[in-house]
Amino acid sequence: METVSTNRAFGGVQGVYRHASAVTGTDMTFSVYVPPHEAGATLPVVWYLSGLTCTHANVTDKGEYRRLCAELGLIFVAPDTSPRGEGVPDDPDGAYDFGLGAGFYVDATQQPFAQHYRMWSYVTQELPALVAAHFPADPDRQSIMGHSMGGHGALTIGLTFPDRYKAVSAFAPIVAPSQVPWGHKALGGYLGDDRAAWRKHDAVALIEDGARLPALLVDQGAADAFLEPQLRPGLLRAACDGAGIPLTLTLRDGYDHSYYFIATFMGDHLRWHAARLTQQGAA
Ligand SMILES: N[C@@H](CCC(=O)N[C@@H](CSC=O)C(=O)NCC(=O)O)C(=O)O
Repeated sequence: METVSTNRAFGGVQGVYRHASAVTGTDMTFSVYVPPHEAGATLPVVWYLSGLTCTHANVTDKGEYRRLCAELGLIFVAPDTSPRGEGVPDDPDGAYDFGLGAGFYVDATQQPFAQHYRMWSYVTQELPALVAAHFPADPDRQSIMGHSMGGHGALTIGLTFPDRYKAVSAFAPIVAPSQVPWGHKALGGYLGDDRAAWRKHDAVALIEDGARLPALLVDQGAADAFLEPQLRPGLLRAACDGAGIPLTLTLRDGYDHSYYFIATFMGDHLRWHAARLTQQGAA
C-alpha cells in the first residue's frame, strides 16, 4: 500500500492511499481518516460509499465528516466507485451512469466488465482486510453508509451482512435499482438479463426476500432532481413497513442531491452510527 498524502486534521490524520488490487486487477485509491486516539487503541470504522461520477475525493473534500469523527472516535473510509486504468472498459457512449465512476458495488458477470468490475468483493472483502492490516480498526465495530449509488451499495451490503455492520444509513439512495432506469442499465450491463440475479443487488428486493436489519436511517432531499425517476424512497418505506424494519426516512425540504445536502446531515448520521458502534444493540 502506497501513501499518496497525509494531512493533520482535528487532531487526527486524513490520508489518501493507493494499492494494487488483486480483486479488480487495477490500482485502487481510497481515503482513510483516523481520529486522535490512545496508543494501541482500536477504533470503530464507518464505511462511506460514494455515488456516480465520484472518486474517493468527493466526500473527502466535501463531506464535512472530520470534526465529528474526531469527536466521536470514528475511522472514516472512502473507497473509489469503480476500477480505473489501462484496459478497464467504460460505457460505450462515455455516459456517467455506467462504467468508470459507476461500478454499482456489484461483481460483474458480463463481458467485457467481469474481469475488473468487482466492486462488491473489493468493498466487502479486499479493502476491509487491507484497512484492518494497516490502520487501528476494530473489525467487530463496523458500520456502512453511502450516497445515491453508494446508498444502494450501503443498503445492499448492510442487508447482506447484518451481523457485520452495526449501523446502516444512506443519503438519497437508489433503493430499488431493478425498478429505475439507472438500475436497469447498470444491473443489465454488469449482470445480464436474468432479473433473478439482480435481486441480491436491490435493497427493496432483498427485504422482500427476507433480509432484515434492526434499523435503517435515510435522509432524502425533497428538491432532488432524481427523487422520483431514480431514487423512489417510497418503495423502501413500503418494503420496510411490510417487513417490520424500523426505517427513519426524512424528506428534507429545499435540499437537492449535492454534497451541500450530505454535509448538512452528515453529523446526524455519524452520531446515529456512533451510538450503535459503541453500545452493542443500541435501540
Ligand atoms: N449529471 C451530473 C450528475 C452526476 C451526479 O449528480 N452525481 C452524484 C451522485 S448521483 C448517483 O450516484 C454525485 O455524487 N456527484 C459528485 C459530486 O461531487 O457532487 C454529472 O454529470 O456529474
